Amino acid sequence: MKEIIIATKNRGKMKDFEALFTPLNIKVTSLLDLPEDIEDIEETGTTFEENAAIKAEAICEKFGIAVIADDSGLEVDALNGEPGVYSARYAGEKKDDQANLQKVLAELKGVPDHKRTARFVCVLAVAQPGEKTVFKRGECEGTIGQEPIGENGFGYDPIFFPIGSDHTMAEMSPAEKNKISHRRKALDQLINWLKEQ
Ligand SMILES: O=c1nc[nH]c2c1ncn2[C@H]1C[C@H](O)[C@@H](COP(=O)(O)OP(=O)(O)OP(=O)(O)O)O1
Ligand SMILES: [Mg+2]
Repeated sequence: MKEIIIATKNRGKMKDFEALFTPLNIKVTSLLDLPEDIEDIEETGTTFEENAAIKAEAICEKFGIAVIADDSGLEVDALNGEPGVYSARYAGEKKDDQANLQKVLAELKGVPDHKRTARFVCVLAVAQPGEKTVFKRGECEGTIGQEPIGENGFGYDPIFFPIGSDHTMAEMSPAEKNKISHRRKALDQLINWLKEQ
C-alpha cells in the first residue's frame, strides 16, 4: 500500500479522494490527518492552476515529499464564470457551503433553466522536490437547479445537475458521483501520467 499526501483541509474532497484511491490500494492523508497543525495556505491566485500550485508547493517544501493539491470550483455561465476560483468564499471568508449555494441561487433568480448552464472544474497539481509542478484538469458540465436537493456530497452538489441526469450530485451515491465528476476526470489523467513515469 502506497501513501499520498493531499494538501487539503476539505473533508468533502477527502471523502471523494478516499473512494477514488481505494481501488488503487493507495492510502490518502490530508492536512487534517497530520499530527501537527498546518496553517491555512492563502490562495492568492486568479486561476485554479495557480492556487493548486500554491497549495501543493507549500506542503511539498515543508515536508520534502511529493504532494497533490486540488483546487476546484463551480463556473456558472450566466454569472460570467463566477464563483470560479472564489467558490469556497463566495458568500464570505467563513467558507459556508449553505451560504455559498444560496448566493448562487439568489444571483440566478429569474434566470430560466436553459440559461443555467455551469460546470465543476478540478485542477490537480503534483509538486515533487526538485521537479516542475504538473497539472491535470477535469471538468463536469451541468445545470444549476432552482433549490437545493439531496443530502450527499458537499459544497455545491445539492444545486448541480450533471448533464443528462435528473438527480443532483447530492442525490447520487459516492460511487455514482465518482464515475462522472470533475475530480474523477482530473485524477484519471493524473493516474495515466503517473503510469508513464
Ligand atoms: O465535487 C464538488 N462538489 C461540490 N462542490 C465542490 C466540489 N468540488 C469543489 N467544490 C466547491 C466547494 C468549494 O466551495 C470550492 C473548492 O474550493 P477550494 O479552495 O478548492 O477548496 P477548499 O478551500 O474547500 O479546501 P482546500 O483548499 O483546503 O483544498 O468548490
Ligand atoms: Mg481553498
